[in-house]
This record gives sequence, C-alpha cells and structure tokens, in this order.
Amino acid sequence: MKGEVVLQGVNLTKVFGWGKTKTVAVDHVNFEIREGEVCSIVGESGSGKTTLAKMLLGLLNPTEGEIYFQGKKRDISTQRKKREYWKSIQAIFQDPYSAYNIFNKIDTLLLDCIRMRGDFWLPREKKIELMSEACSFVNLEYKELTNKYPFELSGGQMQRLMIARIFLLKPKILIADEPTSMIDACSRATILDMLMKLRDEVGMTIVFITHDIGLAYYVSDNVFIMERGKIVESGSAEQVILTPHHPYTKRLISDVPKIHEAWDLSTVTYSGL
Ligand SMILES: Nc1ncnc2c1ncn2[C@@H]1O[C@H](COP(=O)(O)OP(=O)(O)OP(=O)(O)O)[C@@H](O)[C@H]1O
Repeated sequence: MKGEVVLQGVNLTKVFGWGKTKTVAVDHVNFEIREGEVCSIVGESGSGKTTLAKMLLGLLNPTEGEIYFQGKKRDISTQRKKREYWKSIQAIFQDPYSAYNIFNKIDTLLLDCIRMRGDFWLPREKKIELMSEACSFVNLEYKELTNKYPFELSGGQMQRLMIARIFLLKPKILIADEPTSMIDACSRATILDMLMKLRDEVGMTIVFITHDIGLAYYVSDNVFIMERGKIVESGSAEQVILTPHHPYTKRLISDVPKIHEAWDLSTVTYSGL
C-alpha cells in the first residue's frame, strides 16, 4: 500500500436537472486515493467518470456528499482558496486544444505555470531555463515552440506540452481524463510513459480516467469500476481485472479485443475463391 489518503470521497453525488430530465450522474460514491498511487476510474461512456473528475477538481459542486483533501474537509468556498487548491490538483483533458486559449502562444501558456507557482519574480533567463527543462522532459524543443500557437502543434505534441505544464506545476495530484484517446497508438505509449516517469520523479498521485480497462491494468495500482454513477467494484488492478466479481467488470474485460483471436486467419475459409 502507498502513502497517506490524499483524496477521499464520502457519499459523493451529482444530480443534473430535475423531474423527467433528472440525471444522477454520480450516485453516492465512496473512495480513498493514497499518495503516490496511480488509480483508474473505469467505465463506459455516460457512467459518470468526467462528472466525478470535475467534482474532484472543484469545477462542479457536489449535490450531496463531501470531498476530503489530505484528511480535511475540502474548502474551496472563495476564489483565493480555489486557487490555492489548484496548486495541489491539476488536470490533463482528452482534448488539449479545448482546455486553453488558442490565441495564447505556447510560451504564454508555460509562463502562466511559472506565475501560478509564485515564481513570477524570477529573471527572464531563469524562466526560459525552467521552460526549456520542462519541454525537454517531454522531448520537445522550447526554442522551436516559442512564438507558435497551440493549433500549430500536432495532437501528440500538444498533449506532451500539457505534461510539460504539469512538470512545471508539480501538483500533488494529477487527474488525467482520457489523455490518450485522441492520439495515435505510438504517441499514446509515449504519453503514458511520460506520465509514469512524472509519477516516479515527482511522487505525484495520478487519477486516470478511462473507458479502457486494458489500459487501466497497464498503468494503475488500484482501479474503481463505475457503472451508471455507482462504483460497482474496486481494488488492486490485478485483483479486479484478473479475478473480477461484478458482471459489469466481467463484461468490460470480455470487450477487450483479443488480438491473437482477431488475427487468427488460419480458421477462415475463403469459400468464394
Ligand atoms: N452538464 C450536464 N448537464 C446534464 N447532464 C449531464 C451534464 N454533464 C453530464 N451529464 C450526464 O451525466 C451522465 C454522466 O456523464 P459523464 O460525462 O460524467 O460520463 P463519462 O463516464 O465521463 O462519459 P464519457 O466517457 O462519454 O465522457 C451522462 O448521462 C451525461 O449525459
């Protein structure tokens, strides 16, 4: 088991709308996330993963229930408290282009992180050194990026830049919401390796949100399986994925394509030839 409980949800619930349009997106979930662990929240589209992530980030208020951060009830009742909280918890989203102002150049995006750290007083050369270091962590060249706009970068480069941002901010907790779903398989492996390296070097806790149970098995220590707003199964990745108990978990696992079966052409008969 990893360190202390850093984030905890108690009876966490989010209801959207009312009457006939009421949707219980997150339904009385309870969980504990420990310092330094990678935990995945796995479920199909609409199961409530993103709503849960937004509540953890403080972007949505729970309808019911509480979030505890480092053992204390989280208080983000003022903008100042929210900004303080966001020094500890940051996110990478599915679509990196939508998360930032596309009219800001790349160096503005990185300089903002230095400002958020409270290091705005540093001389310009030192800021460039920090930004260059962050870019090289994700195999990007800072010199080639200055004066570029986000839309001039590929999806994979932009997602790596988002990781460079996290490298600069060094939050305690990173929420990664399907960060590899919009990029090719090769860039996906690179992004995942970078996230794991970040976890090892910075000791970050990572909450990985995905519909892909195979990916969750590859990256996580613990997993939470979500179905229609509820956590239906949880435990270590090995335990949940190798010996699943809940029918929903079993179905998610059976949906993972088995490459050897899919490509076994020896059994195919070409009757038309
Ligand atoms: N702002 C909103 N207003 C009304 N309903 C919402 C809102 N946001 C989410 N929902 C509903 O809440 C449920 C859970 O949505 P959520 O986006 O959290 O699921 P998800 O598991 O993240 O899905 P996906 O993988 O497709 O992003 C869905 O039924 C969705 O339609």
